[in-house]
Amino acid sequence: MSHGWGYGADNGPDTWEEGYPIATGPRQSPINIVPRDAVYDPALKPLKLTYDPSDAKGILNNGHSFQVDFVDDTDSSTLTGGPISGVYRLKQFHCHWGSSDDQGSEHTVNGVRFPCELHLVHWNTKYPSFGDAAKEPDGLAVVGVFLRIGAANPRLQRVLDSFESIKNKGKQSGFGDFDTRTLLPPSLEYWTYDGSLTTPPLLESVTWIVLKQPISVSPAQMEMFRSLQFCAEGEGVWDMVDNFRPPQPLKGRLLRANFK
Ligand SMILES: NS(=O)(=O)c1c(F)c(F)c(-n2cc(CC3CCCCC3)nn2)c(F)c1F
Ligand SMILES: [Zn+2]
Repeated sequence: MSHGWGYGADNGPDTWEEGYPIATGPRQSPINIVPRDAVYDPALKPLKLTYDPSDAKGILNNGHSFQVDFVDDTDSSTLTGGPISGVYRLKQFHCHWGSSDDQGSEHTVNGVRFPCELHLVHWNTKYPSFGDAAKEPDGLAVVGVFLRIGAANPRLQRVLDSFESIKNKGKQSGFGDFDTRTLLPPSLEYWTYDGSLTTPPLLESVTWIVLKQPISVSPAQMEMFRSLQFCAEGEGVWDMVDNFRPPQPLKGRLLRANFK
């Protein structure tokens, strides 16, 4: 059976180009963010994130990360403003993290890696569905939030507590009534650039919006991320860690900031 893509030695990011030639395309993600190279753009609007807690549906171990899925058949949980035009609906959020606290994020800042990075995935409602939008250059918008080691973050705890029910690939459980806004930092200042999905199919359809201010996570909470498994139940023990793609070449892209 041909092994799918993953983060191991024989199916990790350096092998993805075989199945997904776009891996070496002109607008791949993540990137290393160099703040002094960012252009302040006064035309960039503030981010408007409106999330209805009742839209949270479930939490799934998809074998690459966990993801919390949302009902997205109305405009009740949306992203507007920022660098995008129109209305983008929240589809899911997930994270990428490391085997130790000195790595794990996908984007880096001046080469600094964070232990974890949260991604809130939204799709442009000018297209009929997420799957359709994912194929369009302006189809998706992902808000990235860095997690840095500090005090335990109580807002994360409900997500972390659900991990015991989704330890292995393919496991899912209900995850209702969750206020995603509580995961965001006080400041919504951001960098933005045109990029891609950071996992196969690596589609170049993402407007990236990376928040400057991290949220906190404790070492003990990071250990709970690392309790998840890449493999299905009964298929061995393979800790879900280092599920991040390293930074990709900027290839002349403009990095903008909505702050000086
Ligand atoms: N790290 S990221 O860039 O924020 C990120 C995302 F933005 C994603 F949308 C996905 N994603 C992948 C699919 C399968 C779809 C299957 C149909 C075609 C489109 C992909 N569902 N969501 C994803 F896995 C991911 F990691
Ligand atoms: Zn991601």
